[in-house]
Amino acid sequence: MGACPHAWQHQLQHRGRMWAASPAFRRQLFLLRSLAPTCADGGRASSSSLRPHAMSAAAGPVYEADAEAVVRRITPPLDRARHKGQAGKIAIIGGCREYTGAPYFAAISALKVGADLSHVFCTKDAATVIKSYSPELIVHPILEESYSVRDDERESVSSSILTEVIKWVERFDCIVVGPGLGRDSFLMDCVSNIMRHARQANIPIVVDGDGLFLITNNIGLVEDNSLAILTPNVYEYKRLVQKILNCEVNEENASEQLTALCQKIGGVTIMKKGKADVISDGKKVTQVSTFGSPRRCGGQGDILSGSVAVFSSWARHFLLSNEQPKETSVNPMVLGCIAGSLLLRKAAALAFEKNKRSTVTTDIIEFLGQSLEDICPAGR
Ligand SMILES: NC(=O)C1=CN([C@@H]2O[C@H](COP(=O)(O)OP(=O)(O)OC[C@H]3O[C@@H](n4cnc5c(N)ncnc54)[C@H](O)[C@@H]3O)[C@@H](O)[C@H]2O)[C@@H](O)CC1
Ligand SMILES: Nc1ncnc2c1ncn2[C@@H]1O[C@H](COP(=O)(O)OP(=O)(O)OP(=O)(O)O)[C@@H](O)[C@H]1O
Ligand SMILES: [Mg+2]
Repeated sequence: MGACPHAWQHQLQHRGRMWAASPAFRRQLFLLRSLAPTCADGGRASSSSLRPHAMSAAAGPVYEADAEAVVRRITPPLDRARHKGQAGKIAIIGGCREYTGAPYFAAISALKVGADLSHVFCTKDAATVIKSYSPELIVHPILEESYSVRDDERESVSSSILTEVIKWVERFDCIVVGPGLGRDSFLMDCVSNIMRHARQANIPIVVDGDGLFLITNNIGLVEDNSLAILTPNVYEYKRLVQKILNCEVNEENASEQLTALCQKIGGVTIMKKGKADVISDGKKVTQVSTFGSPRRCGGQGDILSGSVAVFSSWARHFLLSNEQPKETSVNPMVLGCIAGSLLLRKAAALAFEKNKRSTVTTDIIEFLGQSLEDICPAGR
């Protein structure tokens, strides 16, 4: 994306100013901020088990996002004057001996959505495998697991890993930590250092999969970080709630509990995945419930994390490039989650239409392009 002024950026700014001044903009903000509630929580009051947190939570209804409008707004136009990198540079931190699919799915999805460059930082064992899936990805075989490092080498290996990653981190518009990362203790320590560095450098971060395992036990890594997005599945969410709120998941008061979790961690945006993807930054709760596919094959969450990384970068860029009306407080991280969720669901629906029961994650990835094109044609 970059900060340098370019024709593309001017066009975007001009388009944004026109847009910000238009009644349609105000209408869409309204759609984002106050669409008719779906009352997923039935409008019930907070539960007694959650009371200490719920008291501070903005308990309220869940709003269905106008997700197509969000995708159309934040997706940058394709412009001949753009140079490589301006549509986004994304990095995935993940990939170990067991898991090579997850980082690949996340990284290739980022490219298919429209990022210009997609990097993967993984262990040496995983690197050759990931490279062989696709020549499009830039793969860095720099992480190490405990089994390959002697005890007396740990400190030096850890610091050389950090030094290597630091060379790159500041170039990225967003990093995704966790798809296929594994849970090796040495690897977790190294990734914690990378996360701390990324935070100091103000790089947005999407935390998914084993990254969520890491932060659940080290919540300081994301505490009060408004540039952090957590994308837990049902089990990851359960572990977060148990650890952070010290209680069980309460579906009856799901929106209050999600709000309370965001507030307790502070600043972060959480997208709780499931039948509907429910998103909160501790202020409002929005959901995307467009039907995707009945297939629950593994890897769909990885597509989502790569896509959210791109869309949140685009949303951030869009909001930074355009003067927003004073009353506006749209969170780009929330917009990124809304857009990523819709795109995945649309692609999953198209893939299922074609492949039915045999639908797998690579089939869904094939339809990311068409799904975006249907909402936001490249030639517009
Ligand atoms: N092809 C690949 O390489 C894939 C790798 N993946 C990676 O696999 C790693 C582990 O992710 P998982 O989502 O499998 O996470 P978990 O290891 O937490 O869960 C594994 C499975 O165990 C079950 N489970 C977990 N907690 C449970 C609970 N409390 N109660 C009942 N059942 C429970 C669920 O069926 C869950 O899907 C991550 O790094 C992830 O990114 C996945 O993304 C899927 C695809
Ligand atoms: N019950 C459901 N009904 C409809 N869609 C769902 C359902 N559960 C999940 N999804 C969709 O699948 C996406 C991935 O969610 P899921 O819970 O499978 O993530 P995950 O377990 O992290 O996936 P992964 O296997 O990649 O780790 C969600 O964004 C959502 O769109
Ligand atoms: Mg997952």
